[in-house]
Amino acid sequence: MEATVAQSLQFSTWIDSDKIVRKPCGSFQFSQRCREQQRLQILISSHFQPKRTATWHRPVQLKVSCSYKKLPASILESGSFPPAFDEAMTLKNKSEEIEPFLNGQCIYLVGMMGSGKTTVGRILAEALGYSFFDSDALIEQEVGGTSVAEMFNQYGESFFRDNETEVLRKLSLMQRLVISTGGGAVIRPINWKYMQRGVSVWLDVPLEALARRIAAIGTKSRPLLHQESGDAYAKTFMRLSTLLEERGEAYANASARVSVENIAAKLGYSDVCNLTPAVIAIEALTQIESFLKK
Ligand SMILES: Nc1ncnc2c1ncn2[C@@H]1O[C@H](COP(=O)(O)OP(=O)(O)O)[C@@H](O)[C@H]1O
Ligand SMILES: O=C(O)C1=C[C@@H](OP(=O)(O)O)[C@@H](O)[C@H](O)C1
Repeated sequence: MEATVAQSLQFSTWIDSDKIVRKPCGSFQFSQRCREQQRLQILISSHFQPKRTATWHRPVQLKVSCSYKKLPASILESGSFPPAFDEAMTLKNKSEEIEPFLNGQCIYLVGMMGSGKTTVGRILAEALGYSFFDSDALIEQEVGGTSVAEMFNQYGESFFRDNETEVLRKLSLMQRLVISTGGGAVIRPINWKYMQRGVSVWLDVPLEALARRIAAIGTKSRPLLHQESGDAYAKTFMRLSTLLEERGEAYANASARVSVENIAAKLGYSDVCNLTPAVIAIEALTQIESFLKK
């Protein structure tokens, strides 16, 4: 789902393509990537033809201004932050290190609802010079602008799942994308066949944190969690626990796992809520690197 919180870094805001103010592609030596992204947008538009509306969103170029010298890329591995830890610079260095090994493969973020797939995914995409897509948003486009919640209500979950599989199939034919998948994408084995054409990353977030986040933003856009009344946190927590049980080990099929509990422990935080999305993105890159270098 779409992130609503302002990210701590000056990274992408996805704005309506009609309103976009294009930045010069030369910044950050991304002109080559810019051209690739333009080609990609064209390719993607030809794959995803919405039946009613076409409102593709474009990324704004990553702008990192930093006067620091190159920081060690494995800060999280060492478990300590330098005093003036610059997340943006670390992300930049780490992504530059990893990008050639990715060889254009897409990155699929999987995880429960609210695990930060969209928030972290956008940061990863900007850092790698990839395009970002939210599979739920693509499904909505495929179904002529019907929202996920309306789809569940009007046509049922299996209709939504069929469209989800079709969107993942189309995405699997592409390159240089970071994709935030829906939390339930992991339950169909066929979806793994598509996601395994790229690198999948499981954002593993404890249920308490998920329930807190979702209770704070509301459940309207997440039909599997929606309830009209009652204590939002308690109900969301219960529902999420049931879903997680049903999904069993499905998330563990991912190529790499990012445990926010592990990151918090390494950094000496007692609460995973102290972790910024950028720190989680850095850990995702570290885990992707381990997977690629296996
Ligand atoms: N690291 C984080 N710390 C605190 N809140 C976060 C973090 N990552 C995401 N959020 C918030 O949690 C909510 C769900 O995030 P989102 O990225 O939409 O998750 P998903 O795409 O996995 O459903 C949003 O309100 C988002 O701002
Ligand atoms: O977990 C799930 O089954 C779902 C998660 C949602 O996506 P997010 O994980 O982005 O909220 C969305 O695909 C749909 O409501 C079903």
